[in-house]
Amino acid sequence: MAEKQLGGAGLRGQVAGQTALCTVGQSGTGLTYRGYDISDLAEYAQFEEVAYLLLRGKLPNRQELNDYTAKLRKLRALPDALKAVLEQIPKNAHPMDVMRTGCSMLGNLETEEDFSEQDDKIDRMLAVFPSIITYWYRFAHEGVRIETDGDSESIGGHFLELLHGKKPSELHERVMNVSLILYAEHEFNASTFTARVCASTLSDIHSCVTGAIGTLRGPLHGGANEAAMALIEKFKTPDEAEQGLMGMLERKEKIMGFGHAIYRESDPRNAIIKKWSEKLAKEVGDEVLYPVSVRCEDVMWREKKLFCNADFFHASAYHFMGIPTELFTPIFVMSRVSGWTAHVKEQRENNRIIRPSADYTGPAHSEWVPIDKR
Ligand SMILES: CC(=O)SCCNC(=O)CCNC(=O)[C@H](O)C(C)(C)COP(=O)(O)OP(=O)(O)OC[C@H]1O[C@@H](n2cnc3c(N)ncnc32)[C@H](O)[C@@H]1OP(=O)(O)O
Ligand SMILES: O=C([O-])CC(=O)C(=O)O
Repeated sequence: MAEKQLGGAGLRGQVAGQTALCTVGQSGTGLTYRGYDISDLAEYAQFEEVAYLLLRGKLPNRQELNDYTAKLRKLRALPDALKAVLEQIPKNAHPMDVMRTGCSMLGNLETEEDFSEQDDKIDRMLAVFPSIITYWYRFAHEGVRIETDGDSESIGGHFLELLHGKKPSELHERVMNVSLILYAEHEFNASTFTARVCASTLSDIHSCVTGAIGTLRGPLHGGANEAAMALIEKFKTPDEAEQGLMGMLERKEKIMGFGHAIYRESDPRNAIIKKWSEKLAKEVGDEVLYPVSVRCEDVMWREKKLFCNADFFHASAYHFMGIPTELFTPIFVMSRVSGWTAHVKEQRENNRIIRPSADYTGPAHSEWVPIDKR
C-alpha cells in the first residue's frame, strides 16, 4: 500500500512511541493485530480470541479460549451500587456518557489497587460493558430492570440478547463478532493515545479507559458511525443521496464515515463490514439504506477520492440488526476496550511519562496590571 504523505497539525506522521500490537496502513490489507491480517481475523476468529491475542500476546489454544470465555461469562453481573447509579442517569443522556460514568463508577467499586490486578480488571470491563449499557438503556427507555448475567456464548451475542430480550439469530451474532473484531484495535488513534497518556502517569486502568471513552465519543472518531446513520437515513433514494451529498460538498461540509488520518485509498475494515451489511440488507428486504450507502460511497470517491472508513457501513449493518443509533458508539467501546487496555499494559511495561513540548505563540512579556486598572 502506498504511504500517505503525513505531516502538519495534529501530530500527524510523528512517531509518539512504540507498539507490538498493531500496524495501520503498512502491509497486506493495511491492518494487522500482532502480525495477523484483519481479513483473516474477521473471517476465522472469535472476538474473545482476538481480545486474548491483544491482551495476552498470543492466540489462545482451544483450552485457553474455553477457559477465557468461561471466565468472561462469569463476570457479566452488575454490582447493585452500579445499577443504582445507572438508574439515576436520565433517558435523554447520551449512551457514551453512560459508558463513561459506568466505567468510572466501576473504578470506584472495584478499584485497581495494584498493577498486578490489571488482567482481572480488564477482563471485568470486557465482560460487563454490554451489561452497563443495556441495563441503563432498558431501564431508562422501557422501565425494566434486566438480569445481565445471561448465558450467550459471545460478548456480541450477549449484548444483542440483553438489548432485545431474546437470543439473536446466528447471523446477527456472527456480524456482531466480526464488528467487534474490526473495531478492537488501531494503533495510536486518538482514544488509544489518550489511554496511553493517562497510563504514562501511572494512573489506574479505569481512569485510562474512562478518558479513552470520552475521546472516542467525538464525531471525528468513534461518533462517526452514529453521524453516518443520521446522514443516510435522510435519503429515500440513491439519486436523492447523490444530490444531497453534492450539496454538502459544495458547502464544504464534512461527511461523516469518510476519510482517514492514516489510510490513503481505503480502510480495509470497510470491505468486510460492507459485505455483512449487504447480507443483512437482503435478510431484512432493505431496498433503500444499503443502495443509498453504496451511492454515497461512489459519489465520495468520484468527487473527492474520499473512501468509507470503518464507520460508514457499520451504520446500516447495526440498523438492520435493530440496534438503536445512539448505541452504535458504545458498541465500539465494548470492542476497543481490548485495544485500549492492551496499550495500557504495553505502556506500563516500558513507561516514561508522555509529555511533549509546545511552540509558544503568546506574548513575549506581559506587564502585570492590578485588577482595578484592567
Ligand atoms: C473509526 C474512526 O475513528 S475512523 C474516522 C471517523 N471519522 C469520520 O468519519 C469523520 C469524517 N472524517 C474526517 O473528519 C477526517 O477524514 C478524519 C478526522 C478522519 C481525518 O482527518 P485528517 O487526517 O485531517 O484528514 P486528511 O488530512 O486526509 O484531510 C484532507 C482533506 O480532505 C478533507 N476531508 C477529509 N475527510 C473528509 C470528509 N469526511 N468529508 C469532507 N472532507 C473531508 C479535509 O477537510 C481536508 O481538506 P482540506 O485540506 O481542504 O482541509
Ligand atoms: O486510527 C484512527 O485514527 C481512527 C480509527 O480508524 C480507529 O481508531 O479505529
